[in-house]
Amino acid sequence: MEGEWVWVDSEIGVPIGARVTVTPSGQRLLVDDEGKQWSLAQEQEASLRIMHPTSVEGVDDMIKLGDMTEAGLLRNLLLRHKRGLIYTYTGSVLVAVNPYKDFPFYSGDQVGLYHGRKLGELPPHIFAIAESCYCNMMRHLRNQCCIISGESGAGKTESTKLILQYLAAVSGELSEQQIEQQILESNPILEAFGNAKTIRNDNSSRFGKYLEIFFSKNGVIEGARVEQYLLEKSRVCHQALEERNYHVFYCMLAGATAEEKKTLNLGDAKEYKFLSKGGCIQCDSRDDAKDYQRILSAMKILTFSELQCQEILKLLAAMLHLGNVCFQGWL
Ligand SMILES: Nc1ncnc2c1ncn2[C@@H]1O[C@H](COP(=O)(O)OP(=O)(O)OP(=O)(O)O)[C@@H](O)[C@H]1O
Repeated sequence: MEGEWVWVDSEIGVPIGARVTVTPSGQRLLVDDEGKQWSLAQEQEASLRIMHPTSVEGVDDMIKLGDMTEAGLLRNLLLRHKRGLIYTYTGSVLVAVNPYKDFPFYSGDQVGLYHGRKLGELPPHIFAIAESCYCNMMRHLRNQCCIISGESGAGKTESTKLILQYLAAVSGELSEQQIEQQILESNPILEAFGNAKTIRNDNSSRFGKYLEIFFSKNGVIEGARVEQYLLEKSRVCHQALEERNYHVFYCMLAGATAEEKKTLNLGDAKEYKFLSKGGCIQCDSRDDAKDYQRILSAMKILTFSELQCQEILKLLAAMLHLGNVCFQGWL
């Protein structure tokens, strides 16, 4: 019937949603979710499946879906994403679809909104997951574990930072300590030395990270431990086309003062073989000079001494110089 929603087989291997419309001349058409029009042959009609009302409108928890199929799950995420709703529950699991743009979802007000509320009470949100972990830990006095998984560029690093931001804010309400700030400031340093531009993600983590946060019995953060594993070491001397070495090299060369660079005998990034194998020095979405200042200030907050910072810069410079060493064979 006109206006009815159906599932129609598509070229992508998964059925997609489509709506039945009737033209002024009386011809029946299907308009699919991508806006494509299909004229409806009679033999095709039998293969159409009526869409469950939950899939027509979309649901905030996918266990409520009547059409519990791959197509049903995908269409639900698509519908919500189009409305700017990037988070959806599947029971107690949160599915996040990367919006690739900034949404005003993560302010202090949002932290206040989700604090003390049960999972499912408010619209799906990463803060609700963090709150659920925090609340279960406080109530049962047991360790909690939050697993964030997804393909490269899916948003794992950002989600981890948001969970940390939430826990730091909630803990910060109860204490005067600086530890929360220090935990948050460890990120710019870890990312500088362990993240790089790849063809899939301008800020791809090239290492695995197991982060532990320790709380006191009254819910205040007391410390944290990061265990890193499987850093992609080969990137230091070789990068695939359109990829970069670790951010810190480009940041140092863009942000260090002329005097600092003179002391370390450094020039521009394009002069170093280790930085130019991928044929990509600039990354449009990043500001290397600004990031350099951010790294230095994070190091200060994490109480690196001036001498330690200097030594780190020397090591980085030494790697770049070594990369430019050429060997000549003697016959
Ligand atoms: N919640 C979000 N809001 C806005 N932008 C986001 C969000 N999550 C991710 N992004 C954008 O997507 C980019 C890639 O995300 P992120 O680095 O977190 O992916 P990842 O899953 O950690 O990838 P990799 O496995 O390569 O490290 C981010 O740099 C950011 O621009």
